[in-house]
Amino acid sequence: MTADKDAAPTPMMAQYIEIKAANPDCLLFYRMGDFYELFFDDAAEASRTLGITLTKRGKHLGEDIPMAGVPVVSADEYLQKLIAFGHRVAVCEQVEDPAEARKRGAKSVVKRDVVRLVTPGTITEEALLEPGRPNHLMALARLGGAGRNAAFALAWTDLSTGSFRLVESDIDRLATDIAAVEPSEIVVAEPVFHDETLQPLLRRYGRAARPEPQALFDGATAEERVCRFFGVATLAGFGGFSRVELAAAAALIAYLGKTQMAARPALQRPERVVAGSLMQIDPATRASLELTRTMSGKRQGSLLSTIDRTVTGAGARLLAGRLAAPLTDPAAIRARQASVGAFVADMPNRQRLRAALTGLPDTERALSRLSLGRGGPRALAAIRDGLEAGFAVAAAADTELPDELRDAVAALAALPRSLHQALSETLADQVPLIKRDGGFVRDGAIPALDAARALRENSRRVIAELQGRYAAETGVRNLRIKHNNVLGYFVEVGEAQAKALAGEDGETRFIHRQTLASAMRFTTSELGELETRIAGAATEALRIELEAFERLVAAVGEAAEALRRGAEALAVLDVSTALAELAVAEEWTPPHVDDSLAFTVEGGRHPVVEAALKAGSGEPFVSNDCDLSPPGASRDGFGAIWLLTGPNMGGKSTFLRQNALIAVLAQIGSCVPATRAHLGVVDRLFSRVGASDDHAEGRSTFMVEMVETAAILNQAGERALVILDEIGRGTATYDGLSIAFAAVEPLHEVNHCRALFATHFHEMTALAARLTRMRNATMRVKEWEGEVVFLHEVTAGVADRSYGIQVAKLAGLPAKAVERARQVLAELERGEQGEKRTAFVDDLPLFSAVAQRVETPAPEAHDKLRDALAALDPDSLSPREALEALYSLTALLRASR
Ligand SMILES: Nc1ncnc2c1ncn2[C@@H]1O[C@H](COP(=O)(O)OP(=O)(O)OP(=O)(O)O)[C@@H](O)[C@H]1O
Repeated sequence: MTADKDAAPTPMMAQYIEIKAANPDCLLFYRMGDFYELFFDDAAEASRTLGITLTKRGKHLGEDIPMAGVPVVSADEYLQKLIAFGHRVAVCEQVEDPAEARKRGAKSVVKRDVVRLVTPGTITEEALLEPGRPNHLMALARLGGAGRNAAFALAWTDLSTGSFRLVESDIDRLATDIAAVEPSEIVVAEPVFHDETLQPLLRRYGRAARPEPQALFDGATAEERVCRFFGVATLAGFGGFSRVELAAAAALIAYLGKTQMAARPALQRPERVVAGSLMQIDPATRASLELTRTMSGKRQGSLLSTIDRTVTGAGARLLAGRLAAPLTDPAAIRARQASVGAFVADMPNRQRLRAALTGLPDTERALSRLSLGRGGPRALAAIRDGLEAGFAVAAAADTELPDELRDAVAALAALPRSLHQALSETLADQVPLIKRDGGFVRDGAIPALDAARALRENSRRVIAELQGRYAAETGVRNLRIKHNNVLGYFVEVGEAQAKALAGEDGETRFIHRQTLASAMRFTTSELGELETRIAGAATEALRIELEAFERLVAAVGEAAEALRRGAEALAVLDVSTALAELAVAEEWTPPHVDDSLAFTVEGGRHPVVEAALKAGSGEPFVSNDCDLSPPGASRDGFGAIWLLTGPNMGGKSTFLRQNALIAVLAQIGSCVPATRAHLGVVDRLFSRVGASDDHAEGRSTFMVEMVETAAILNQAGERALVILDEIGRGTATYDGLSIAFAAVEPLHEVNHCRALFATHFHEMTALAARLTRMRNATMRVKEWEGEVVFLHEVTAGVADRSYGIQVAKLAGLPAKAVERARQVLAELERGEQGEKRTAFVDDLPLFSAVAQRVETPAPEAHDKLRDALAALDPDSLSPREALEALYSLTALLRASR
């Protein structure tokens, strides 16, 4: 045993241990023949995650070595699962021919090295990626220390397409800016990663957020590193970047180097996102509005999946990106609207284009795989087909087009025709996935390849032809060409005919090799050559094909920029036609978007709830108007707030969200589910739902609501749209009511934003009397024979009660419990009557505090006093009238106390 323990590891194990030590945070895929093997803890982890068998191989320090393996051919499938579970994988390949290793001695091990780290943000394989979802790798840089004044920047790329963007941020906007990109992986400098203030933000991304050495983010060398990557002397041509942006960009590039090793991804030039050009939507709002996934994390049932009518992967990704980051510039929004509008108006063109785009391969991702050396013949075929579709679309395009479409068509017309010609002439119509076995070059494309193939495939015919020729030349009719392992190909004739093969001068091209009892065998130099050629034909054919492959890949690389623009153009066309298709099918209308503070929606609908009703009960969706435009009488010109009361299940949440979604849809340039809409651009969107316990972050419901409400009050400006759904319901009544009040008053008085507020606290409706831009609205219900009927109609006014008990009955609460609830409610309502209830509004400590901060309008009695004062005209009063006025004023003052 002792001897065993001290035994040195085998050379192979020693190599494994060394490579594993250099990649401690990755599962190591160690290449052995046709398998990637995992050892020790990696094996146990892979076996658990992948459900593969755990076996043993040899011993290390006297213990069995656990081992698990996956076949190389199906590695992608396993990689996908491991990445989904948050693992990183180091792929370790044999980097020399085993024959070389053998030359060094019988016991030497084949050299191996990690050729690539597979991480969630750096995957490029089709099998590992969702076709319609961008896959972003992000670097987060911070300069200027940990204080509030620190500068932040984000750099991100979708390696599968080569996009590269940058944005500057600050501590308040950071979470929102990150959420707009939906990164699959975020790299952060170690000290920043461990900074407590950023922990809650990064925790949201779990294992996808990773600490990396500070050196990657070094600001001093950043510019030089970015220049080196792009092979330029200065970045002046790319536009100006701030120091912190450069630090983020350099970190991103360094991390790509670390994970991609020798492969150099073809990134586009960094493009700066101008702060303020996008609607800011924080993570909580995104989650609550279910923009790209539902609360439970599914795509199905999100706004994106409901509106997505695109027919290509690139189109789906562009739509997802647009939905994640709506615009704020009315002119830019109108430009996109014009593209959609053009296809709404022109059905034949829309359908023709959609038919042309349907089934098109993913050119963007194919291009990127080729640039990383991971593309096969199918990636080349994808480029060929993309080019073909691009030319066809450009040729059929209208001459009168809105700007965005005209640019797209121009990009398609500029696609390289020579590359298309080379690809179509060289590649076969159907090509295999991998290049290793050849078979992707078209017959007739390369004469030398045709010859090699002919030789390989038609060797019999070639031999027969040669046999015929020899027979004719020698006059020996039964001359045969045969083959065996000793002589290879040889000519055989009967003994009697052998003379005919010998030349008159003794010189002959038939060389005698063997004499048998009744036959003689000869070889010729031609036969010898044929022998080598046939044996080498397969190798030769493959070599020629691989050479052609490399030539085509190089040609694609040279045209990369034009190809990328073409792919983007096709995506723009896909999104524009898809949104037009949606608008026509669902009867959506183009909203009028400008830079006013208007928010008028007529006949608005919730696209997801409507679709669910259609697919389910078939009940029609009841459309509703919403008007948050500055009220005509409003002196300050700010937008309005609606306070919405109504029974549970009455449709409050649906109404609130549909208006937020209409704003989002309008600002991505889409039509909206309404009969008419006029929207002044929203710069920030907030949506909060009360009582969402956030156990993940270890905070109580009350705390979460306070923190989130505070965030809105601190950040919302007059252009914001705020949706508050039953804020305060998650805590004891008075506390909850306090929060609700504490939110609404400042929204009206300080933030001046447009807002929709749903609540069960009916006490709040009294505020409408004092807040000039606030309106009460309610969900209509009908009571019929003790049952409640929801009409889902929003009307002006206040709900008379909550109908909670009726709803509970509908939900199947036992009859006895319902009866008891009715009694308790009656008791409570009796007890709550009188002064206590009316005084409540002003007695709340939190409310009083807010009231001091904001300029609270006087209560009703004070209003009367003021009115009376205002009505006085001292110059026209007689002394007696003046005395009378003084008396009545003091009486009014007393009444107000
Ligand atoms: N405008 C509408 N037309 C048709 N059905 C609707 C409409 N609005 C809501 N509904 C239906 O009513 C259900 C409940 O709506 P919603 O969740 O918006 O009610 P709520 O008033 O917010 O309820 P709660 O107070 O319990 O949260 C929805 O799932 C939908 O099926």
